Amino acid sequence: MTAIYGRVALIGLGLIASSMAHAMRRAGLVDEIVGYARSAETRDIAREVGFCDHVADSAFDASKDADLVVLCVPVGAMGAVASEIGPALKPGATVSDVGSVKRTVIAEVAPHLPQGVHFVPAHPLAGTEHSGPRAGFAELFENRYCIIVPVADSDRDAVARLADLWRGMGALIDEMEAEHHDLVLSVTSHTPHLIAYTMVGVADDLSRVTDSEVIKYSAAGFRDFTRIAASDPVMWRDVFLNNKDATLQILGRFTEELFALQRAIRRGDGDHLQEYFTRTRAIRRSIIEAGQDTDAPNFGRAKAKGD
Ligand SMILES: NC(=O)C1=CN([C@@H]2O[C@H](COP(=O)(O)OP(=O)(O)OC[C@H]3O[C@@H](n4cnc5c(N)ncnc54)[C@H](O)[C@@H]3O)[C@@H](O)[C@H]2O)C=CC1
Ligand SMILES: O=C(O)C(=O)Cc1ccc(O)cc1
Repeated sequence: MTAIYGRVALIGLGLIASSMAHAMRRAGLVDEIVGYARSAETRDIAREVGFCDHVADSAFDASKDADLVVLCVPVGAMGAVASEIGPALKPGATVSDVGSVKRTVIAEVAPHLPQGVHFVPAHPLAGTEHSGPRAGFAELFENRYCIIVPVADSDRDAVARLADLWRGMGALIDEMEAEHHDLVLSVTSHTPHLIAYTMVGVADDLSRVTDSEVIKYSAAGFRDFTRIAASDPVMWRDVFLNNKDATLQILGRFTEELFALQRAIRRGDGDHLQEYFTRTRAIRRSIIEAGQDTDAPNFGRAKAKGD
């Protein structure tokens, strides 16, 4: 296969960047990978693990002569990184990102990119609770959506080329507008993370009452919450600070529903509870039927057939 890009620069060398590097290399999608991370320790680990051809000592140096630069830092750091790499970018280069929020990232990155550089924001809907340069693996994006969020003047060839790169890493591609993306992701990812953080916080708060029984007897539901609540604190702080409107909107709806369930429990309204849980079970089933359950053995097949 001929490479889709010559030199690719990855700025921020954590879970997503290292997974991209492993996946791009495995499929021969690019000629050369240059990396940069802010901390010297992370750069040393990246050199040791060896997923980049070269680890630079500044974001500016990493981005010089790159055909594609992908910003893989926490959402709150995207603007500062863009201002540093802007002057290094060559005409015709593409800048993309993998941030979990799109509206503020676009607003903060776009002003720093010179004329003639293409900006194609993207968001792979794949991750784990692990972070850092040792956490990456080539299969992370397989059969997972990558949402491309073109800006008003995104060059269509640049969009198509970036989509080809993500397809090469195994991802399914969709396009969305930034505002819509942020609302959808608030429902499917951001607010659920906040709820998991809260539930684990409640358990911690009660730990003096329950002693260590929460850990000892933790059942599957609580374990799922603890996995999610182990996700990187800086990344998730930035997600909520940057997707404020959608998060507050969805939290408002969540609180209303929770109060309704609370009232049903207080009143002994079993019908309400049963109807509610029947409706939510149907949602789970429709996710599995659509081939979007990554735990299911047939994950991704329904979609792949339609491609
Ligand atoms: N972890 C996940 O499940 C997913 C994360 N994302 C997004 O991908 C981005 C990266 O996330 P992860 O790889 O999980 O994070 P991570 O914590 O594993 O890695 C972040 C990297 O960025 C570096 N960094 C932080 N600030 C920096 C700065 N100012 N300049 C240069 N490097 C800096 C850190 O040293 C680290 O190497 C975030 O924007 C996140 O919202 C997107 C999809 C899934
Ligand atoms: O691990 C999980 O449960 C996830 O939800 C992964 C994830 C985290 C953040 C994203 O922006 C996209 C995907």
